[in-house]
Amino acid sequence: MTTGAARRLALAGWPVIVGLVAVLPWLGLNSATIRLVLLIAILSMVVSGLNLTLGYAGELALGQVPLYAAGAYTTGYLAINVIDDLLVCLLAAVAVAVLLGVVTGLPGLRLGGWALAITSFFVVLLIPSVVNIFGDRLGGLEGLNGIPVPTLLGSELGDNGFYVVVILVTAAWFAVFRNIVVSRHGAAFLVLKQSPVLATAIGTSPFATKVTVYALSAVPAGIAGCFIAYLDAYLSPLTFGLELAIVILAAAILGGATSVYGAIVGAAIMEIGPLRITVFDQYALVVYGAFLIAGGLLLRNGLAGVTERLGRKAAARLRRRSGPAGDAAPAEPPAAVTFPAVDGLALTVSGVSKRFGGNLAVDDVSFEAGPGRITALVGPNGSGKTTLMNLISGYYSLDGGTIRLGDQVISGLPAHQVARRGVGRTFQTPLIPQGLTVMDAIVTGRFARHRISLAESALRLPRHWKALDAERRTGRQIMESLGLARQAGTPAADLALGTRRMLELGRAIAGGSSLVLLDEVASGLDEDDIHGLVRVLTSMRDAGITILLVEHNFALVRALADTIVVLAEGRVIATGSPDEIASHPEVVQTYLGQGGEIAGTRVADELLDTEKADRA
Ligand SMILES: Nc1ncnc2c1ncn2[C@@H]1O[C@H](COP(=O)(O)OP(=O)(O)OP(=O)(O)O)[C@@H](O)[C@H]1O
Repeated sequence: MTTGAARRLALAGWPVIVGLVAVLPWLGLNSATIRLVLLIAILSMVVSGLNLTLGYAGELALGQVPLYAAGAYTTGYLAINVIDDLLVCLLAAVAVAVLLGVVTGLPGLRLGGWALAITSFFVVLLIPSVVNIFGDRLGGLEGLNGIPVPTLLGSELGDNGFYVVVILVTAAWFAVFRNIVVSRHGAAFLVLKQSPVLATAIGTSPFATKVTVYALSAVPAGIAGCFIAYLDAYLSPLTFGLELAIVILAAAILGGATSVYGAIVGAAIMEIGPLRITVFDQYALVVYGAFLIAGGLLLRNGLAGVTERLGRKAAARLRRRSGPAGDAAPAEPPAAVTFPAVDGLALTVSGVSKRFGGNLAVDDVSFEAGPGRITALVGPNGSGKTTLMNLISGYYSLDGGTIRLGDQVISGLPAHQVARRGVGRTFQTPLIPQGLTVMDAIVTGRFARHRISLAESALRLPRHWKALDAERRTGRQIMESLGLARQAGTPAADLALGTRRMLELGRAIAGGSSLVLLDEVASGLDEDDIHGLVRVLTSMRDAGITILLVEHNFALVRALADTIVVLAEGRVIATGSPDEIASHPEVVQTYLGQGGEIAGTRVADELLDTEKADRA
């Protein structure tokens, strides 16, 4: 069975499973088992929120417990004092949890890693104090008693009615959660987890993505809080303590933090496991800690990861049996590469300067890179090439001058806005996100310029399907042109360096970029890879893209570039055609004489001959 078929089967199976679970009370199950199912549903929702922040976005924001408590106390307070309608309390619980999620997540916009983890854990310790401060309304440390049974639209919900609502809402949340993580928004979370620099290069704002993740992860926590308040009819601040935080973390790690259904599996283990251990109360933290360590040490991406790897192995075995050409087949350089025509825009760099402390890294640099041309930026180490690339991409702010793309000034814009205006780029060390296939990683390059809202993806609205269709079509075209078609389903992180560089090129052009910045794109490539690269770059140029190439291999630059700009100590010392630059006395003295003509010369000489023949 292919991965696609397995996915379709899982999709069709989901309503059946939900239907079966929803009718359990009518199948004669005792109330303890029904309560256990409810507790698993509630915990799995809280865990899914942690999976979103930690597993998908890589944010060590561990504050699910306060969000859960916020949902629970909002419901408790409203149901006792204002209105006991489940729908109203549910919406209010989600609203309060989301607000708290964004506010407590704010440190995450500045802090990262363990500082954020410790801060978010600290918020957990505040819960009893906060509840105590509002003691007269929230019941203080003795707890909030007397939460009434819920009503829905004026009628009282019986036990079974409440059970069905919990199961259906949980199922609906997991459907939305799945839709989001398999959509481009989920891919954007994984990209942010890998690198904020890459996130901006594909046109997403790390700030907006983080706020979205904090808000989104609070939704299931708020819902779960509402349900636990009604289920127990009593709330104690001691329930929402460190022990619960560890249970949630252990469930996420054990089930698989980068997984949708892993949250349910992890929650089930954490709810059912303790029932089998009689001395549990005494050793609860030890048991939870053991689960956490076992999950973290023994399982890569938890039980979901184990299942996925087994599934992948079985699928590969089946493919081997049914014929050649698997996903792991090596990339094939295409015989002829063509890209759709692009309206390239001229890049104009005027009087640009950048200072790092006392070091003037870029000093009054001016040059122009025209559409449908390859402009190379060369110079000795430390001459300012990468700094210039970063200034053009918007990663650094300028200390002087302006940068224009076509008629638009792009200097001063944040990096993700520069990407959205049609600037694609590759990196000296390729940035390849974990958890995405080659196809998925390439189409992230479209996010900058073809935008779809979170709601459209979560609810699978028509624009989502249209965008997905266009994404797949463009992705397939690019992969064929780059010789990556047979690797579409391969995890991108498994690729060799040469193929990674091809993938970065594909990502840089996927959105129809007018300007592509290539930072040492040939570095570390063997002769075959360089041949493939030259074919791709010349086709990109022929398609009309403006290409700015930073490269140390001068022979290769000479073969490829239409114009060469030479930098030394941050200043332009020469601009001209490859032949003019190769015989420029100052360039020969400051750069080429120092080993500019280095590795790859033989390949490049061959290329030079072919290129010259082509041009003649
Ligand atoms: N973030 C930074 N902070 C401080 N100094 C920096 C920073 N980035 C670059 N520099 C300095 O700016 C100067 C230009 O560096 P840059 O990396 O742009 O050169 P380069 O031509 O790309 O070199 P290479 O070919 O080795 O990549 C160097 O002196 C470098 O030390």
